[in-house]
Amino acid sequence: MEKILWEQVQLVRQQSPLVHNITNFVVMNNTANALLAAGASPIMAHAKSEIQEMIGIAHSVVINMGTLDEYWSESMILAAKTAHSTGKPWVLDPVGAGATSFRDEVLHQLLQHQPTVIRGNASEIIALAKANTTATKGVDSTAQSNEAIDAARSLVDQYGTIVCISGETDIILNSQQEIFIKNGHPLMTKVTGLGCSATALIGAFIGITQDKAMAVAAAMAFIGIAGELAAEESKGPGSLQVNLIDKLYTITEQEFSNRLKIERK
Ligand SMILES: Nc1ncnc2c1ncn2[C@@H]1O[C@H](COP(=O)(O)OP(=O)(O)OP(=O)(O)O)[C@@H](O)[C@H]1O
Ligand SMILES: Cc1ncsc1CCO
Ligand SMILES: [Mg+2]
Repeated sequence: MEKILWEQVQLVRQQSPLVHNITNFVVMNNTANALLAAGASPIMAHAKSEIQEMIGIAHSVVINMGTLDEYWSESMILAAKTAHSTGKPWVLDPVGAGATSFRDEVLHQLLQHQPTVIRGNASEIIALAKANTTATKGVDSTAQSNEAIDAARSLVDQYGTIVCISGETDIILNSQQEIFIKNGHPLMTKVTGLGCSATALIGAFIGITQDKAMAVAAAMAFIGIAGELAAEESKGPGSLQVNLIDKLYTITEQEFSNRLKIERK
């Protein structure tokens, strides 16, 4: 599997997919930089008037509801609808799912347009599957990724989507398989928006790969390994944020295959 995953890292570098992001104010800069470092081409565009044309030229769409508002929620729903109806892959980051009823209502509408992939932390995936089973502590997880597997499976069954639960172990599920990736570093939770960067990278990988589950695995292994390598050279969260972007840019096949910790069931 190592080879297949690394091939996708190379494909992103070679093909530079255009990724249309409707994302939050906090991470807009970091996620654009993560996409550029990976070799992809980001565009952040939120206006309802340009959604359809933009999706027309993009390889994929990222919808991240981190700093949701009334206008953006309409842009997101229009983008989800356009992506689904024109066959463009799209990934949903349900930031803060379960925190408020507004967020849950918008999520409910987004799910009707069948995201290709949903990537969230365990609390968000649990909240998304069943409102109010768990307290989402703002945008950070209060649960472990394995506690969200049943919730993820219900989303897979209901919407035909791939679900990625991120955390110490990243778990990727579809109807046929479960993939576990044990890369990453605990310091990554002290930099805002690394989950959002993971989602943006998923956007790049699903934009150029037919096997979407492998694309998600490649994206998660890529950021996990880059994070691990970066953490070893960082004094704290500030330098980690910068070093991680450098590692996404410089990572080699050898570093990737030496570090990869993956299991498939
Ligand atoms: N405890 C941990 N140990 C090792 N790696 C981790 C740990 N927690 C997170 N990571 C790494 O960080 C990545 C981002 O996942 P995380 O679950 O923290 O996202 P998130 O909560 O959505 O973050 P944000 O909302 O700030 O973007 C994971 O894919 C994993 O590589
Ligand atoms: C801290 C924060 N608040 C809304 S979005 C965001 C970034 C992590 O998703
Ligand atoms: Mg998140």
